[in-house]
Formats: sequence, structure tokens, C-alpha cells
Amino acid sequence: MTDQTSDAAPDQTLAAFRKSIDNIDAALIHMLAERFRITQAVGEYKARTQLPPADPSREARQIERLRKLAVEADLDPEFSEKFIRFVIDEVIRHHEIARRG
Ligand SMILES: O=C(O)C(=O)C[C@]1(C(=O)O)C=C[C@@H](O)C=C1
Repeated sequence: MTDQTSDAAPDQTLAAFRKSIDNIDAALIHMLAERFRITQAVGEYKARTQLPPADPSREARQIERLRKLAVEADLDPEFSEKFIRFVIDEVIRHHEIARRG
């Protein structure tokens, strides 16, 4: 039976890859935190000025732009769309909460 548990000798190659993955994941979290900090201010502004939480035409432009960037970066544009859709939907949820006060 192959041993893939902690009894196995440490795999330095995998550990180096994972160190890099951990750095990238940390950067993603910091970037998302910064994005949500800004969208919180947008949500407060929209609530104050009675603007609707969602702006579908803005979203369509963002999705198109990110799909193009994804192709240029060798990233699956479907994935990039799903990812930004997921983020924007969460932002809209926050905007709706801000509107209810
Ligand atoms: O740009 C806005 O109006 C926002 O509220 C930000 C944002 C986004 O997260 O990018 C969120 C909701 C809108 O539907 C469009 C974009």
C-alpha cells in the first residue's frame, strides 16, 4: 500500500509549489478584502442616494471585459465569468442589506 500520509518523506517539490499557492491565495484574500471595502462604500452611497443595488449594464460590461482579459491570460473565460458573477452577487446582497438600513 502506498503511504500518502504524514509518515512519508516530505516532498520538497510539492512543498515549494504549495508555498507559492499559499502566497497567491493570501494575495487573493487581500485583494477581495480591498474590493469589498470599496463596494461597502458604494453600497452606502447607493442607499443614501436611492440608487438601485444592481446595475445590470455595468455588470455586462465588467463580464465582457474580464472574459477578454481571461482569454489573453490563458484562463477559462467561463470560469472568470462565474467567479465575477459570484463576487458581484455577494456585493448586491450587501447593497440590499445597506438599503434596508
Ligand atoms: O458599480 C456598481 O454600481 C456597484 O455597485 C459595484 C458592482 C461590483 O461589485 O462590481 C456591484 C453591483 C452592480 O450591479 C455592479 C457592480
